[in-house]
Amino acid sequence: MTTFRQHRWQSFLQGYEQRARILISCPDRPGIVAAVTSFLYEQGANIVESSQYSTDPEGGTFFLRLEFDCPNIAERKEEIEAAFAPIAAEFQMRWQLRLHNDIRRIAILVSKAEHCLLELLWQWQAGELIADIALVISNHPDLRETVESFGIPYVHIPVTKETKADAEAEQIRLLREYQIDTIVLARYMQILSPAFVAEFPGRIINIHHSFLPAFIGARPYERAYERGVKLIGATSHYVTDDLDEGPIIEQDVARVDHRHHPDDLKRIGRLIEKTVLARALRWHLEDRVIIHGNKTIVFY
Ligand SMILES: Nc1nc2c(c(=O)[nH]1)N[C@@H](CN(C=O)c1ccc(C(=O)N[C@@H](CCC(=O)O)C(=O)O)cc1)CN2
Repeated sequence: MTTFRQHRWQSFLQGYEQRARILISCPDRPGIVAAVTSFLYEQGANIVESSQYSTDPEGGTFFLRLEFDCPNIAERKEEIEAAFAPIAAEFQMRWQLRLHNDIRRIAILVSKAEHCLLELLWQWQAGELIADIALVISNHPDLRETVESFGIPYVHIPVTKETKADAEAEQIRLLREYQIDTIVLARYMQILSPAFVAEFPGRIINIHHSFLPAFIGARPYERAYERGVKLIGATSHYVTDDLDEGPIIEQDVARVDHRHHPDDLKRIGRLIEKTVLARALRWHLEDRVIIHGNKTIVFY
């Protein structure tokens, strides 16, 4: 099992032993912020970052993210969660409290394209991506040497139309065995079954190589070229049963013109894809993303 690369994240972890964040969504009404901030104050906490949004103050949904320092939070987490539960119940909150130093275990699924995978591995190697990349699974053998050079397990599980169900069962078994929290599809070119998606609700992040909702599905760059677009882009979204239509986390674009052929679009697009995926994963790992219906609130 991969161990955490504490030495690379020392600057991230050191001095943040008392840091935590709480993410809340609930029906909007007066008093929510007062109730939560008073509770944290009574626990001895000091709020260092606060973000909130309401879809509609009159009966909409309220979203709140508070990051705070609290003495002995690691030892007191369960006690504090239990003490907060009655407040959460009163306001019908959906909420999660997470320690800053709670490093998430992620798995990356890839096919043959390496640019998004490499960006995540480089950022992880540099201590900029604060996650434990515990496992890479691919339906092709091509990237084994690259991944294993980072000291990360690589599992090749071929996928065909005939073997897809068995292949997914093995993928899920491995993801459970490695206690994976978040799955990243780094240009993984297989459509996940509803059964797979249901195993990891809100925890599968994809990078689609177009500025959605344009060019959903396969071969977006070729289709963009045929359409004569002047912008191409990439979109990172949570994976749902509806192909490339899950809640969007992050997007970006670049200008193109008549001189660019499909290979040029792919070259320009690769830089956008890897940047957008890395940003989306960072927001997710920092608990800055709340899914609301088929959209997201992202507290940058
Ligand atoms: N359930 C979901 N699965 C996946 C999603 C999603 O949104 N929901 N996103 C895709 C990624 N993707 C585009 O970004 C994509 C991947 C694959 C295909 C496709 O047509 N695949 C074929 C097989 C292709 C091959 O064998 O090379 C297929 O699965 O039949 C379209 C879009 C990842 N999965």
